[in-house]
Amino acid sequence: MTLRSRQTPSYELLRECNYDIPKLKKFVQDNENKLTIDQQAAYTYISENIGLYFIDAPGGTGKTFELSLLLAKERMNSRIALAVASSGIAATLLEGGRTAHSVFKLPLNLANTETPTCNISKGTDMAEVLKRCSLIVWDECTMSHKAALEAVDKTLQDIRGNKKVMGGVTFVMAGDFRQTLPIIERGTRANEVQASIKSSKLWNQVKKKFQLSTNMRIHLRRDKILMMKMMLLLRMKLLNVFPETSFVWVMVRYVQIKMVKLT
Ligand SMILES: Nc1ncnc2c1ncn2[C@@H]1O[C@H](COP(=O)(O)OP(=O)(O)OP(=O)(O)O)[C@@H](O)[C@H]1O
Repeated sequence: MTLRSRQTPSYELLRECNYDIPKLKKFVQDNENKLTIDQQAAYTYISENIGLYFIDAPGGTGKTFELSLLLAKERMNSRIALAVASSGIAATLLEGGRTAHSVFKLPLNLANTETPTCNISKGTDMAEVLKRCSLIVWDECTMSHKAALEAVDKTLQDIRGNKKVMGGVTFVMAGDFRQTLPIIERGTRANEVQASIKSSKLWNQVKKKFQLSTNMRIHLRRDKILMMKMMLLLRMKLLNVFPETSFVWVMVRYVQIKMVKLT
């Protein structure tokens, strides 16, 4: 997607095309061969096939690493790749990342809007970017309301004039359902599950679901087994950490059974 076809490229287009290509090439070259088997499977398939994908990645399994490589590979070939995330913090971890609400102009009160739509009209600068892009990655997608995803699908189909899912663009959702689901004010757990992207009609249209399972933070450290056990206990809410003493209490069914010294 070159800029030549538009006489005065918009700020939005310039921003998405203004990457340092030699730097991206070096990043891809240096890191492609570091991918784990799980990461490689997702990376190769997604790079070669258009579709809607989900990467199930518990914390530390290299989701940001994988998404960054996918974005860099697309951008180094002068194609437009958009990086969005459900939260501002997650957005800052991806090069050129912005929140999904900001990029797709989503309504704020998604849960109470009957058929939410993105506030992007055809012919606008953002519509031009969405029309030309070839890859969209959405990190922490599991935190977003399914209505957001459905609104984006409708908008992309409309703007790109393509009735395929997500208007025929490669769309990668990444996240972890074991972490925070969409927040529903005064809602129950069931309401949250009902609002999650897994309950969306689009979930059945996900072409492939990938699973990243190697915790890279642990893998890159020496004290693998202890850390792995602790992460599991932490996730199960069976562990308390007291950083000031560097001691942890391991709790089983709310009974303190063991104290472990962190070395
Ligand atoms: N294949 C890999 N080779 C070398 N380092 C890797 C690899 N995958 C991930 N890492 C490194 O492991 C660490 C954790 O990876 P990353 O931040 O991508 O995980 P994450 O799944 O996004 O975690 P979180 O959800 O907690 O943010 C980072 O320092 C990253 O650079």
